[in-house]
Amino acid sequence: MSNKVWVVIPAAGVGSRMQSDRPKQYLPLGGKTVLEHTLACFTGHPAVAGIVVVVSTSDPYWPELPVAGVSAHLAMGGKERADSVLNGLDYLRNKLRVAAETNVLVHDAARPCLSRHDLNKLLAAGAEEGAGAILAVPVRDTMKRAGMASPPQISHTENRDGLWHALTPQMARLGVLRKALADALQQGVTVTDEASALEYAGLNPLLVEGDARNIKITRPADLALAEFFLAAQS
Ligand SMILES: Nc1ccn([C@@H]2O[C@H](COP(=O)(O)OP(=O)(O)OP(=O)(O)O)[C@@H](O)[C@H]2O)c(=O)n1
Ligand SMILES: C[C@](O)(CO)[C@H](O)COP(=O)(O)O
Repeated sequence: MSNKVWVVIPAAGVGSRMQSDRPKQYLPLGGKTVLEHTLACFTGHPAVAGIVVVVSTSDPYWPELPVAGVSAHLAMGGKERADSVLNGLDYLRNKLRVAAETNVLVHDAARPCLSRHDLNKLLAAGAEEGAGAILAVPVRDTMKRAGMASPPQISHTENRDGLWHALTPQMARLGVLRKALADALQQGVTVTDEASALEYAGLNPLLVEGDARNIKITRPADLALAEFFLAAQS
């Protein structure tokens, strides 16, 4: 069986926090779209068997991209990110007949600044890890818990020892992740990343320290930051 991994790129969000005229994955960045930069993180990598991009059923932008139909398979998104990811995993298993033991990486379309170094670091650490593995960054700021008042006021300071920011890619065996995600969603568990579902299944994925510049483009100011980080990579 091939040791190559499959990549699922959830790209079906509307990007409401970006307050832009189109979903943030299709905003211009360094001469192409955010999504094209994200795909380029994986295209041509020797350890990558293939890519599934998960887009909204009403996405008019994907067919206009030069990479459409060239670099990736297409699956349809769902209401929440977790639903889109599960649709991508189902596509791998049911349409492409990818073996359940195959490792998959799930990476946000909105994270175009993933470095080849961090991708290789995650692949190496997670290859044989049955519980999965994620890129993450230790928290550096003091963390405050807000009270219920408005405007918000500090309730107390959270102990930041052992606190990490979860990034993506997040890596796990296709069969393990697909079942964990399906079970968690069926039970109404809040799943904001793949590791949440794996934890619900009783697993403790590896934390692989990554680069804080692997930001998720979420708010308007993030685009210029991503442009700066990408320029520094080239
Ligand atoms: N139903 C959804 C929601 C999100 N995503 C994807 O999941 C990634 C991370 O989600 P987020 O940053 O929250 O994107 P949006 O949901 O688009 O942003 P917002 O919450 O501001 O609307 C993005 O690449 C987004 O396209 C998805 O595939 N399907
Ligand atoms: C998956 C993720 O990027 C890890 O930090 C994050 O949970 C996505 O959250 P969002 O609210 O869907 O952007």
